[in-house]
Amino acid sequence: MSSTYSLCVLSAEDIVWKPGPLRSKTPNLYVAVHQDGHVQRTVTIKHELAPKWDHLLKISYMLPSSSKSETSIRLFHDSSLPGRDLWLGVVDINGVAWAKLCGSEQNTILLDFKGVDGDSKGKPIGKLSLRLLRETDTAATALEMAQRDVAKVAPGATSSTLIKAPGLVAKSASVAKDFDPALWTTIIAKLEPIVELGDKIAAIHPYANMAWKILTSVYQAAKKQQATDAKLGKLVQTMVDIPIFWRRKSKSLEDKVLAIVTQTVECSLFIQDYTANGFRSRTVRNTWANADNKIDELCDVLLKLQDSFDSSLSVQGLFLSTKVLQKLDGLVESEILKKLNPVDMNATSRTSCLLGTCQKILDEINEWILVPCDPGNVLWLSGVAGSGKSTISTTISESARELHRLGGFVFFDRNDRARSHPDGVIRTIAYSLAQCHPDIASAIAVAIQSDPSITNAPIHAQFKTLLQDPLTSVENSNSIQGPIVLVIDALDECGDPGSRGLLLSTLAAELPKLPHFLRVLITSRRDADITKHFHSRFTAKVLDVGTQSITDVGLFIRDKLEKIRLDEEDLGSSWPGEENINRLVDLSGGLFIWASTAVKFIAVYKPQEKLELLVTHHSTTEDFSLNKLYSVALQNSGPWEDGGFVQDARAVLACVVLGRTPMTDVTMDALLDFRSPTSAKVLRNLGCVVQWGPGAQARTLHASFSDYLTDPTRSAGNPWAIDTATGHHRLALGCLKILDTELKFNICALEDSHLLNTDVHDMSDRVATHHSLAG
Ligand SMILES: Nc1ncnc2c1ncn2[C@@H]1O[C@H](COP(=O)(O)OP(=O)(O)OP(=O)(O)O)[C@@H](O)[C@H]1O
Repeated sequence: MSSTYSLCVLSAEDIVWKPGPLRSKTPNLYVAVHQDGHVQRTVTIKHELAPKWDHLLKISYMLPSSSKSETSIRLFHDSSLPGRDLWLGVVDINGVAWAKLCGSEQNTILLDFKGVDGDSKGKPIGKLSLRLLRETDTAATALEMAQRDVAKVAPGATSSTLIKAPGLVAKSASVAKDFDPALWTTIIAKLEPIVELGDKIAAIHPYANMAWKILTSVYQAAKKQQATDAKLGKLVQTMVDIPIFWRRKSKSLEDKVLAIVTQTVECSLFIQDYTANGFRSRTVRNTWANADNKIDELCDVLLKLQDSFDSSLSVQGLFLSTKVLQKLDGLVESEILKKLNPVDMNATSRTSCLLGTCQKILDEINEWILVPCDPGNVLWLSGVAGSGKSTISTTISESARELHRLGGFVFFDRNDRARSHPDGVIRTIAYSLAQCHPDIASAIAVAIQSDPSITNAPIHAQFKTLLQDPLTSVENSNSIQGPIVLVIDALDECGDPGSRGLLLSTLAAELPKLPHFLRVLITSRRDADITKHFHSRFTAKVLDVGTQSITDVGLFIRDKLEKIRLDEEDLGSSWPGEENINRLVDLSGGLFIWASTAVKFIAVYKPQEKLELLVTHHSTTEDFSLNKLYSVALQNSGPWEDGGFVQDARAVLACVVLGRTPMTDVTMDALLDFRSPTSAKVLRNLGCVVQWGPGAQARTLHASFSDYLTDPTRSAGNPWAIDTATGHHRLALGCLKILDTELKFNICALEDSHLLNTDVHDMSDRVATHHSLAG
């Protein structure tokens, strides 16, 4: 049977360190713990041969039920150069060492780091001090560490201030009544050490970090205004009493932590809104007549959440929103709202940022959303292809969803042009926003009822009637406390410059007029038409590919290669080797899509051979751009010296990148007049660039692959280059041929013309394909 533990990396001692030409006098040490494909690391302690980390790891440790589960704790020198850290030693914790650790539970044990390089290989190069903790002791230890951290930054702070950290003030309803104005000064004093905490809170939980950011801004505002308010006191005190310095360890504890920090963020937003209104004017404050009740409810939920820690109480569904004041008035509205005919946005297969990557930009965006000092309500994140914009937008929308603040996540996909047409954008946004708040739903429903033709009106009219007017009316009635987050991802994949002009000009001119509670994040490449419309209108951030992204891509490559090593029996424990990792990181140039394609290429078949192909067949000076990587990947995906294969593969690739809707291999065979399973045979070898499985629709894994195949300046001269005009022509001919031979009674290439449409499982796919292939 397995149990859950946490691992506390305490310190190291007696580290053997030889200064040299490339090595500083003393090392900057950190430890990375690899387990089952996950990597966690401590901070770097500079210039110490006996560093103390006191680092409680965030990942869960299951006692291995099979001997396959291995943990490896690696000691690194932090060189400060991206991807150039020096791997010094390792402690491998296998079954025996786990047993030893568990036997000494709660006690500190010492293990030897073994050297990994040169003369020291396999020899002891220092000692690592560890402690294994049961889940129940984890929180106490985390708390103790947080207290110590705070004590460092705020020597006079008492432990109760620290334990009750991210919150602020007063004790209960009775305290609220007797609130002493002087208490506000006490609140400010209590907040000071918390405000100093910064990074420490970020390390505990990303949402704790958000709560901290919001409270810091409230604190600064409060300090400036010296405002006093009894109402606030009670909520703040309750928040103070809830310890959120609990680590995520087991699934159930994780749920509880998430519930508490989520509710804490919600309370912080309430306080932010409340104080902002309070500071603004007394008249506005009168509209806060229900605030007392809301504060009581918020306190109640927080206390219930706290109780759940000490009991087996489930916290599922225990969340009190400060914005939802009434239940959605059911069917009537939703029937009306269906007239918006929104495009289906299915984010199931989208990936979020690997933990620890893109932290700075994620923090900046979250802060922009949650602590709005920027008068603008639109943030445009741009960057080159494959720099990670879509992954960031998915991460932001996911955290907004978890915080019950997601107003909509709208994204476009060049693979699916029919679903990425500019015409559906405003209707889809309106529908998403209506789903998130009943008052918005009501306001939009009223707009549709009073003008049913609006859903087919020109874009600027749709914007005004379906978004601007309803959102403004909701803002005026004060029923929403912001922020509500709307994410629009990959706008460059929405239509083309010819078809999206009106949408861009409408968004540029009208989005800033929407109420401030709506925070809009737009991501796109820097296409000329988008840049022209957005660059001076919105707050802009450019996702750089440079030093920081090289470090992030390094984490990503390590993580993925470790997963490959665990999946492949014959790769030794030292695979892929530090040098190879560094080489891949160098070659990637900090571009995520390069790294992601490379690791897929390595994973598909014979990883060691593929790795060698990438790292040794190209000199360090040679440019190894994304184009080159795609060409190496394709070169290895089939017998390109065979003319027959070239013809088949080109035709299949044309179907993948030029078809208006994604097609299955069966559809491709029918369209191209191939004997089955020709298309499947070609697709089977394209796993690192095309997402496909037998009978499933094939899509490029990334838009940059379509660009590469169809851009003559990038792939010309290669047998797989696609001439767009010829490709469309071929698809059109395929369509015509099918129509010619089968149209009489069977437009969709059905095997049996007596079948009912409902009996054909892929009918919509066939119809879409046969109608729109040549578009
Ligand atoms: N922080 C990250 N963690 C893990 N994987 C990432 C991260 N960022 C990007 N990736 C991976 O890198 C690839 C490219 O990223 P993404 O699609 O987000 O780039 P993009 O900037 O949106 O590109 P484009 O402009 O071409 O759409 C994806 O396969 C994604 O899974």
